[in-house]
Amino acid sequence: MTVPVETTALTKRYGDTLAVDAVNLTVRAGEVYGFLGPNGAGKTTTLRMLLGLLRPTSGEVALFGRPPGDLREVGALIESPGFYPYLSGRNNLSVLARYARVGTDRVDTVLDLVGLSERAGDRYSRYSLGMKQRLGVAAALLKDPRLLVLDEPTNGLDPAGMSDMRDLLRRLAGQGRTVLLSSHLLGEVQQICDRVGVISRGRLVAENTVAELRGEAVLHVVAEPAGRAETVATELLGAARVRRQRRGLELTVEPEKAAWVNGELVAAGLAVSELRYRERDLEQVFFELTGGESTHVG
Ligand SMILES: Nc1ncnc2c1ncn2[C@@H]1O[C@H](COP(=O)(O)OP(=O)(O)OP(=O)(O)O)[C@@H](O)[C@H]1O
Repeated sequence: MTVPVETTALTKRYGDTLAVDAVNLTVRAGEVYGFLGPNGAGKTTTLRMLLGLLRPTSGEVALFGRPPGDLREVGALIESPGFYPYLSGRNNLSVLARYARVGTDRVDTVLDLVGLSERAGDRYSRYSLGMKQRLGVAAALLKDPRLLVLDEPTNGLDPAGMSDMRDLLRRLAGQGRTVLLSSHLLGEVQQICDRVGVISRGRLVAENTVAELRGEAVLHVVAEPAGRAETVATELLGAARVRRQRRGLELTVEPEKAAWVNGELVAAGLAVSELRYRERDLEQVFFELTGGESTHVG
């Protein structure tokens, strides 16, 4: 099966600005892929190159093994499509269906898919932001694409709107579609994405499952005296695996070694008052990967 999205050393330069820097990105069939990064990291520029809306400075793009611009199996929501405010949702989609040479029977199908059937007759201008976004997704679905590319589909939505959008995207992926969405809201997309790619200052700094990105769990230990505890832990595990926290130590060590660590600390004469596992906070990971430049994490 051909890979829905693959880029090789994809690069875009605007004068002195390297907006996208040698990005190798792969989106696999059937997954929801979150393309994450702070504002200005290069997400929109990358997505525009994927769709053939912008010419790369160098590098390659292939969608289902074909060059960009061949969008037979691709639906996209990049900038809000030019919906007419005075037309209903349904009529707006009918206009787009005619442009796209898609049968108008698809209009009701996609309205149903995004949960807008009951409000399809209302004017677009009366729609909430969440409904507008869902109508945008409906437009992207008109051609019944195998790949959906969505730029910040949850941007500006309230919690209920975000939750609706998450359900919708999950449902679409459940139907065998591949979804690539960008976001600067890590907390929002981590719940629905199978994998995420993190972009920072134009560079893809990580591409992984959410679980892998979280990495190893850490063992939080409080033992007295603290200085001696740090020395003993460092002797046991090496300095790279020991971090001094405000309260106690954080040890990067496999869960099955917790009892051993505890035994060694106690044997060294330390009073251990706390010993528990803590998963790394994904927002912290994101913050570290992006050089701490974003305050907009989930
Ligand atoms: N047409 C352009 N001319 C010059 N610089 C540009 C142009 N478009 C984007 N850039 C620059 O390229 C970088 C990446 O921008 P891009 O819009 O791709 O980021 P983004 O991650 O999508 O952020 P946002 O979510 O804010 O849109 C930024 O530094 C931006 O200022």
